[in-house]
Amino acid sequence: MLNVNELSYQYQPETLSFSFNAAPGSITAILGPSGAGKSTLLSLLCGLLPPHGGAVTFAGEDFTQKPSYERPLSMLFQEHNLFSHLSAFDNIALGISPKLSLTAKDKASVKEAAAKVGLEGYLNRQPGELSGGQKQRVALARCLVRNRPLLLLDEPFSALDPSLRRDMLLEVQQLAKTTGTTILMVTHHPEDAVTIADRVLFIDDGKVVYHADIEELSAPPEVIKPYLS
Ligand SMILES: Nc1ncnc2c1ncn2[C@@H]1O[C@H](COP(=O)(O)OP(=O)(O)OP(=O)(O)O)[C@@H](O)[C@H]1O
Repeated sequence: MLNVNELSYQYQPETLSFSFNAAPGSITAILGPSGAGKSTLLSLLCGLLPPHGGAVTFAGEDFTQKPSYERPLSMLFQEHNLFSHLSAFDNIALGISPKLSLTAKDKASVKEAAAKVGLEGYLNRQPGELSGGQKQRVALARCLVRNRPLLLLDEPFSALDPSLRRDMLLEVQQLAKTTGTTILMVTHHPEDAVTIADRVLFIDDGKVVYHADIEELSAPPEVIKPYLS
């Protein structure tokens, strides 16, 4: 279980503070207007911003003060996920070994992850030789090989065409189902939430305003209607 308890950050004069839970293997879509605090929440969880208060635990372990690399998670951003001087293969392999010292088994894992995201034929290319969608698939493959129990996604597929976006979402769903990875996904598209999420977290004005089962989106309560239009 991921437990986020009054995890807070202050941008003068605003204070943002978040509390919610996410069950193991669940997918939570995070929705909310621009400036609501969605990216700040993910930055606090992955250790890019130091919280001013509160706590976050995963499977009972508190990682509020841990450095990013010791947290039980992977993070996929909207862009700038790759090193431009490294091949797609090496960019994926960094998820296993930051020094790129790989065993034969590690190399096989890289190829397996690349195959899952449909990139077998592109492993020798550098990011500059890949399309936006292919770059995001490389970044997702790196998350797959890292094999961490928590995956944070910050609108990673927004720039992809609808059919590719759906394929990537289904790959993420498969990951949650087969490995029990707990997934939080920021998105501006309620339909992405409906495609794969179990729960929806609505954020506005620096706090959680509603936490619902995905089924509730088919007959949304008044409080969340403004966020769905
Ligand atoms: N570096 C910063 N300095 C001051 N205020 C900031 C900074 N970064 C974000 N904010 C403010 O914090 C609030 C939350 O921003 P955040 O980027 O988390 O929102 P968001 O929900 O991810 O927005 P979007 O959907 O537009 O990406 C906003 O009011 C924003 O102006």
